[in-house]
Amino acid sequence: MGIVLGPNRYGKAEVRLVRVVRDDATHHRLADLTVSIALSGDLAATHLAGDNAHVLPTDSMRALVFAFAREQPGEEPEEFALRLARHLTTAYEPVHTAQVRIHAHPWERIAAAEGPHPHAWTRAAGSRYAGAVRNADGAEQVVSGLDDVTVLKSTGSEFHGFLTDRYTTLEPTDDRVLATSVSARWRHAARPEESDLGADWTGSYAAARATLLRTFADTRSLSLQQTLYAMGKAVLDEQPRLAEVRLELPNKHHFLVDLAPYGHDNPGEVYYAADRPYGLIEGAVLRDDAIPAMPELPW
Ligand SMILES: O=c1[nH]c(=O)c2[nH]c(=O)[nH]c2[nH]1
Repeated sequence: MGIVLGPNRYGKAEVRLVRVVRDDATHHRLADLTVSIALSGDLAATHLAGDNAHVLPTDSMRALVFAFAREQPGEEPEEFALRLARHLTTAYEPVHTAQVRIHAHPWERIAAAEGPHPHAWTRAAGSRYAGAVRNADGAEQVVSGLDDVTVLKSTGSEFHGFLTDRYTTLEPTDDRVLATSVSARWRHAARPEESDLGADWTGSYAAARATLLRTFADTRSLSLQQTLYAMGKAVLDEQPRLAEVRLELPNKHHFLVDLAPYGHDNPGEVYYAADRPYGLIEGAVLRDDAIPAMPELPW
């Protein structure tokens, strides 16, 4: 019986990087990224004895992110994550696994008199996600996604037939407001022969985002759980190279306010938008013949 070191990893979290791609003196493009790196490997000595010979300083990882950003302007976040992960697992012998997470924050061009402004921006809601893992044997996987895309349907949602007990006061409804803030992840390369991760990342991202939103809108919802499955399945139906979709859907409750004490009816017009608590519906939808996800894949 004794005490041993368990699983561990370390890295630089949330490197904030803004890249201005200058098409010419006035027409620019922006990439605003938050990049996180986590390494695992032969790190017992630093934990057990403070021997740092195998420890690449997290400060060097920060520098690496900025230096790599200079090399490939306009690069997609998935490519950037893969390039960092490949470098980290080939250049430093003690590193066995590298995980890279990137959140890309959208900026939209301000509407100017002559059209979209060439170099003035407003920060938009939601963010795009890209994550990559690579190990020293060369195995690698990529996950893409989006966060905090808030959607609402003002009809087309029901919730009834649920389990009841003596604590149940929720009224069944056949017409409610359904709102959620979508966080989604999709894993690339469903089969081993598709492991050439040279995809059209941005095309796949735009298609998945559109499919998720369209399915939310078009599905007559009997529960947010049913909507979750429909959203994930629609993305997999449209993109055969994706293996799995994971969704997190907080139920942003809208409660009809009882206006009777004030002498008013309320035919589905005035709602209280509750902040918390909220229902949290989470689930994965996957192909039954997909290769498994690497355990270290940064979802
Ligand atoms: O779509 C829903 N799923 C639930 O599990 C649930 N629970 C609840 O109170 N409201 C809802 N709505």
